[in-house]
Amino acid sequence: MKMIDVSRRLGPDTPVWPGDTPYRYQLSWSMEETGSVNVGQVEMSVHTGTHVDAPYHFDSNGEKMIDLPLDIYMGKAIVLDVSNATEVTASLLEGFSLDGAERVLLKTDTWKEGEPFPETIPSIHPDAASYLASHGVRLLGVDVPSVDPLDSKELAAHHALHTHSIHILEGLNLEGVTPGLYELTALPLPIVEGDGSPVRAVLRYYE
Ligand SMILES: N[C@@H](CC(=O)c1ccccc1NC=O)C(=O)O
Ligand SMILES: [Zn+2]
Ligand SMILES: [Zn+2]
Repeated sequence: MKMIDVSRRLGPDTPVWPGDTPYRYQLSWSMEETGSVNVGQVEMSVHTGTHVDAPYHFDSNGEKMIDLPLDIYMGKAIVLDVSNATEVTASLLEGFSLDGAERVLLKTDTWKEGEPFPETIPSIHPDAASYLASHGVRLLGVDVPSVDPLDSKELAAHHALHTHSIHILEGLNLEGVTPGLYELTALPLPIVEGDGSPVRAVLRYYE
């Protein structure tokens, strides 16, 4: 089985949502200080890089990271090329076969690793949520920082996806990934209070 890492790197240059906590790693103790080990600490927004949203992110009564079943984040996924779209609607998605995949990953190719935080992104029209749900989809992944326009306050796509029990994976790095069927693993951390979590996302496939 072959494996593709579709995660973004976490480092001092990782772009974050404007005004949000920058990513920072530092040593709490160094080898010199302890005589035995380096011990690091991380400070970051959970919406940095490749991450999942918990419903609590956009609904104060919503489930937190610890409440979410892990099987959503593992299993058959289809990568769709939507690189021509400024908005992903139900009618656009009708043009694709989902091949029974419960996970759909949208490749917009608009935000490459190493580029700064985008100014604008293609977004998901709320009508895509009911369309995907009617095809049995439980997870929607995107290669941009949000499923809604960056200036959206109502977060219509986040809410529509949640209404249809579709979980959200954001900030994938799908550069160079050929559209098609894969086995996705993108497990979040069991952050008890979490409104989201960074993930290590990989796609596996047979040649
Ligand atoms: N919805 C975005 C994040 C988001 O909206 C956000 C993230 C950090 C700081 C502020 C944010 N939104 C503010 O209106 C996401 O899910 O990653
Ligand atoms: Zn997020
Ligand atoms: Zn989000």
